[in-house]
Amino acid sequence: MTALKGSLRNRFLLSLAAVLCLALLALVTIARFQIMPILLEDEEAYADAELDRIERALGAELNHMRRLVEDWAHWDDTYDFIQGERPQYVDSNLYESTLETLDLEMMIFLDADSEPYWIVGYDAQGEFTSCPGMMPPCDWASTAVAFLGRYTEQSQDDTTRTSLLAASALALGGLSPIHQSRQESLAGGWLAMVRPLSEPWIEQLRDTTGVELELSRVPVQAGSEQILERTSPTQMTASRLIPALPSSHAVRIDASLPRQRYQASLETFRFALYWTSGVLIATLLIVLWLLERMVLTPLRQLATFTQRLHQETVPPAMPATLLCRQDEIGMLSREFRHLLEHQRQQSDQLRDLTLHDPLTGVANRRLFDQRLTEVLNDSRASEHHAAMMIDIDHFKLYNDHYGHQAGDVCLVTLAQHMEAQLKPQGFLVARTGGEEFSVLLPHTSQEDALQLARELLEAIEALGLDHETSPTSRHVTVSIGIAVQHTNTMEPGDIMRAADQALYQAKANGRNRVAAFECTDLTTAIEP
Ligand SMILES: Nc1nc2c(ncn2[C@@H]2O[C@H](COP(=O)(O)OP(=O)(O)OP(=O)(O)O)[C@@H](O)[C@H]2O)c(=O)[nH]1
Repeated sequence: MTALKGSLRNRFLLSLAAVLCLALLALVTIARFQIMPILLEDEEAYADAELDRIERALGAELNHMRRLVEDWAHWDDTYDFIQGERPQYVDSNLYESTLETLDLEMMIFLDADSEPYWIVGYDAQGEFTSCPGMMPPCDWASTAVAFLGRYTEQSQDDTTRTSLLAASALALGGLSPIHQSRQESLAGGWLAMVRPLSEPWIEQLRDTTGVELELSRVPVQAGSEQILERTSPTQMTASRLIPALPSSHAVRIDASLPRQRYQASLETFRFALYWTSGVLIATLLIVLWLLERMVLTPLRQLATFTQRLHQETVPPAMPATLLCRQDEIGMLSREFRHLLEHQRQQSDQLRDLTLHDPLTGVANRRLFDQRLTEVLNDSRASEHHAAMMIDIDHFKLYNDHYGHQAGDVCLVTLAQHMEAQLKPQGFLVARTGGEEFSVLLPHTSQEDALQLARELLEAIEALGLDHETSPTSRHVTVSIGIAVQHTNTMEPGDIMRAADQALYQAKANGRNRVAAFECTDLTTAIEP
């Protein structure tokens, strides 16, 4: 996990993966709670429309039944027949092929008192029977006759009625009052026709509607008028109850409907989802590639550069590809380079401060000791190195007389003068004490050192810096102690102690003079 977080690329990858998952989750959530309900609602509307169509087809059949029963009931021969004036009506009209042609199961003629006048139809065994009233072999119609009798008695108006019948079997029923067409008269009786909803009839209804449907008789229960059951991803069954007679039962339409609209919509949605996901992933990959190219690679270059700064002794140059960029990384690289240069300058200045005397600007004791150690360590046995220790004579008196500030000026003047005289020859002048200076003279013999010291004494006195209170001279003078390295085993401390001793001797001998420390511990004081 730390390795994953340690890389900006991995973190970005993880973030992108999280964004992708969130986007996909959002898409799935939208699909589940927004799109799917709309699709299912649309499917319900489709099932509703199909059931409406089937119901309209049944209505058309009932209309057809209405016209049929009205035709017969308003036929004068029928009126005459029911009045008992046309007995030949039975032989000429009510035979078996009439029922077959009209696709009827029974025809019942009732007189004005709703008593059965003539019954034609098929009994339970499918035998054709035709009887004047309710008598064997037409007693199979007793239930229907009793129902019709009650129905006509309760009926207030004498209009034609049609209805779905859900008695023992399903059927279409039509009942019309028998009228004489020539004149206004009261109904002479009633004609009832029943058409069975046989399998061939239902098959025809399937052809008409184009829907795979079933009709069945069910008892009426509250709250279940229409049901939609999705039986499989491709099929569903829509059911609806249609009121029928008797009212205790209803006709149920079960329509098996394809879910192709739903499937097509779902397919379209999936297609859109896949494409959206694909485009999303492709976009994220392109973003990642651009990020890698535009940000991560240059950042890695910058990181490698900073690592090399720590590891390598010679600081490497900032890659030119980073410096020439015009974007924020280029700006950052340039700023970083400026910062490095500034830091380098500051550390140079700091090093300079730690190695130089702030008042006079010449080297301080630390730099002098470093150089002295380097020179002695690098020297071979045959080589000689010398050191001078210079101390201003009666400087306390100078300060007391001219003031401390003037003393500072005097120190600066002497230091600059000594450096001007000795530095060009490769010698190092350092301020190693308050009014004490040291000079490192590499590869210098005692004679040459003495010669240089003498020249320095003369030059300082020749400067003519007034020192009225000095018991030695009217001008500022110095005393110089010289020591020379005799063996390569001599330590830096030894040579400076020797120079100090020589200086002490020069002071003791009267100041404004040079003294050299011999290896035999004999100090030679040389008069100026
Ligand atoms: N103006 C000034 N005076 C300094 C500085 N450092 C040391 N001194 C003075 O240098 C003087 C050194 O005095 P002493 O050690 O007694 O030596 P001297 O008076 O030079 O006598 P001799 O060395 O024996 O000739 C002291 O008065 C210090 O205050 C400095 O940075 N500026």
